[in-house]
Amino acid sequence: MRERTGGKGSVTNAVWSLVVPLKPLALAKSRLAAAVGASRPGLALAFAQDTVAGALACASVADVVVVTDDVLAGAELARLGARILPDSPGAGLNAALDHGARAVRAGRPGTAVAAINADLPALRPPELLRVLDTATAFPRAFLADAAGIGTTLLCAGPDVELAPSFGGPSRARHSASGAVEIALTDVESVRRDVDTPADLRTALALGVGRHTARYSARMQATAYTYDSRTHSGSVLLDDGTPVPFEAAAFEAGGLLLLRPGQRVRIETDGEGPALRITLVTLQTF
Ligand SMILES: Nc1nc2c(ncn2[C@@H]2O[C@H](COP(=O)(O)OP(=O)(O)OP(=O)(O)O)[C@@H](O)[C@H]2O)c(=O)[nH]1
Ligand SMILES: C=C(OP(=O)(O)O)C(=O)O
Repeated sequence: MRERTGGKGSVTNAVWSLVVPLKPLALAKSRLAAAVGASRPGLALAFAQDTVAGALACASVADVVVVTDDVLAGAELARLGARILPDSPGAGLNAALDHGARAVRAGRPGTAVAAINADLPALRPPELLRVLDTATAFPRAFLADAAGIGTTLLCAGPDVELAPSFGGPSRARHSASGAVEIALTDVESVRRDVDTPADLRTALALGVGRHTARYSARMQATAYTYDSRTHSGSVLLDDGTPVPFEAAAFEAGGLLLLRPGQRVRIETDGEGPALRITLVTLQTF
């Protein structure tokens, strides 16, 4: 069995297979759409990458299986070391998780399996290790999300059915199904799923993985277009990607008032018609 460090120099045998469900990026993170516009699919991928990278770096994780039909996401997550499984049931989140757990156990009967959402960009391996180590004491166990409404991790010991019931207020359903709620208070990165702009601001404050951090950093640009008739425009990222924005008010060198959760600062070298843009920073969350 592979040995890996679990943070702070501890060494333990990897014992869990993690199953990660991921819907097509074009559909993912719909609750972020108003705030981040065209950036949404890219951020959904960055969240999944940081979640998978964090899980693979955890000492008690033997492997990660991502259940997805998204070709781009599959290729990027396989590059990190995940195994990719097509979402052949095509019957929603819980069916995807059951499919992944069955596939894991078809290859290694009796494996301990844990389901983890693909939207934990601040995931820290030592905190995940503490949660999984706690879960080994119970046949089934789960961790509630930061809001105390949903679930971010559901664990099933060897030969125990995963029986996932994710979606909305899943904390109560998992508890009612007999899974034991893990009560650790110092594992916030494992509870911090990102569904809304407020969730994302909290995750950023916690410290997100390199994929999400790099992605948000790309919002530095030096050019933009703005139509004062429609009060809308686009920030042109350094790679030429246009990120649309709407502006209630526009002052060169000042702060654009934009849709909730989105703002742009235009920095220039002076005033007047000949002003030169020096930096455009788009903060979309
Ligand atoms: N493979 C697969 N994954 C899914 C499916 N539905 C949701 N997921 C994943 O399950 C996790 C929680 O899903 P949701 O919260 O419903 O979707 P989301 O994209 O995270 O966010 P919203 O679109 O804002 O609801 C995320 O990792 C999703 O990508 C599905 O039908 N198949
Ligand atoms: C899928 C879940 O989260 P959400 O629906 O909020 O994304 C859940 O908490 O079970």
